[in-house]
Amino acid sequence: MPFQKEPPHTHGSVARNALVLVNLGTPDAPSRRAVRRYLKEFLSDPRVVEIPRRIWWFILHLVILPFRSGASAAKYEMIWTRDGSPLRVHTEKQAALLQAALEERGHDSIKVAWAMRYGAPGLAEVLARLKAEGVDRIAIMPAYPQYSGTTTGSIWDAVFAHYATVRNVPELRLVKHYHDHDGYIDALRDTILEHWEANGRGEKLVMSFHGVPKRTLLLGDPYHCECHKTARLLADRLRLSPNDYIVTFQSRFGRAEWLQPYTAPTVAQLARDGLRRVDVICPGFTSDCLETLEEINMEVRREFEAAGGQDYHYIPCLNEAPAWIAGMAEIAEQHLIGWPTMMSPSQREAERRDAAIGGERAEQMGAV
Ligand SMILES: C=CC1=C(C)c2cc3[nH]c(cc4nc(cc5[nH]c(cc1n2)c(C)c5CCC(=O)O)C(CCC(=O)O)=C4C)c(C)c3C=C
Ligand SMILES: [Fe+2]
Ligand SMILES: [Fe+2]
Repeated sequence: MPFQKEPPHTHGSVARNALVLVNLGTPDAPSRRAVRRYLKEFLSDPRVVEIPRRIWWFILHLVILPFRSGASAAKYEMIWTRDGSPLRVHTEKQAALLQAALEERGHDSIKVAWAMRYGAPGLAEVLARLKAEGVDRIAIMPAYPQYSGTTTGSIWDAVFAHYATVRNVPELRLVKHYHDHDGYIDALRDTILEHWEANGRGEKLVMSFHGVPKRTLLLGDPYHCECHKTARLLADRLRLSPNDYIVTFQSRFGRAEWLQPYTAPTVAQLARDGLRRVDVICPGFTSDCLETLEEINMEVRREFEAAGGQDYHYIPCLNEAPAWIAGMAEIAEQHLIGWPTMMSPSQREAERRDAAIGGERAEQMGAV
């Protein structure tokens, strides 16, 4: 198999470690065409839809893409910002803030990049760019706190597929999950407490996670368990009793059964049971996106109100909350242990000398 051309052996850059924050991806524009392109890539991933490929190809191309692209584009239009898709805007900001937080903690030779599993900037493009910059140790940190084969597993597939085309593969570390990490749970707790301080507190806290087909749980996907562990730890940290909160699953896709209870009917039932106010948070999403801003903050709100509910509070995702940036830095630090991410001035000087000598030597030997 032909491998990609290796970049010149420069030894040049000081930042030879990188951490790549990877999120799901989002369309380039809230247009039918861009959404179709994005959904096609996303829903063609066999990790995401586990239906025999030939059968799925017909359903995807003859039913889903023609009918869903326009409807989804209209939803994206409602949440689109001047800077683009919220998911992309938050991911980019988080990466910049994480870079600053790591530098503040003394990690001056770690470069923080960001990439998307589907759409742009793609993982392959970002990993190739880092290689060209001389990075030879890479930690991959998904934006998903809970592991699922459908999300984190798929990121690993893309990373391995990319490096299958590379001759000189960098050292790799994979952050599998952080559903129970204090930095994450405490950031969620702070967000909720701040919301309650400013707005008072609802009768029930709904913790809504993105769903997956129930079949994946039966086949061994730990996602359901990890969502419940996050919820239990968060409830403990907030001193909630079991009656004060409920875990639900949203964004069901297709006709098969997904993880239950489903968010929308559960919230509507709470209203019918006489609850006047609910607070809803989506702890599995670290950035606000279509699934939180449109589905939870608009659609589910409408259902709650239609069922007689009075007061619906959506609590935003962690986004750029300082406690979350600090939490991410802690998670990153724990995965970077053993890598030389801090340099003394003399090490920095030695690195520069080595780079200069190495560059000359590579030129003499005609290295590409
Ligand atoms: C088809 C099956 C799907 C599975 C399984 C799935 C798992 C899953 N997804 C997220 C996070 C996000 N999903 C988002 C959007 C989205 N998800 C699906 C389908 C599945 N997700 C679709 C078809 C869409 C597109 C939107 C639509 O047309 O309705 C998003 C938002 C993206 C954005 O641009 O804002 C996120 C984030 C997780 C965490 C997960 C499993 C654990
Ligand atoms: Fe999804
Ligand atoms: Fe949705």
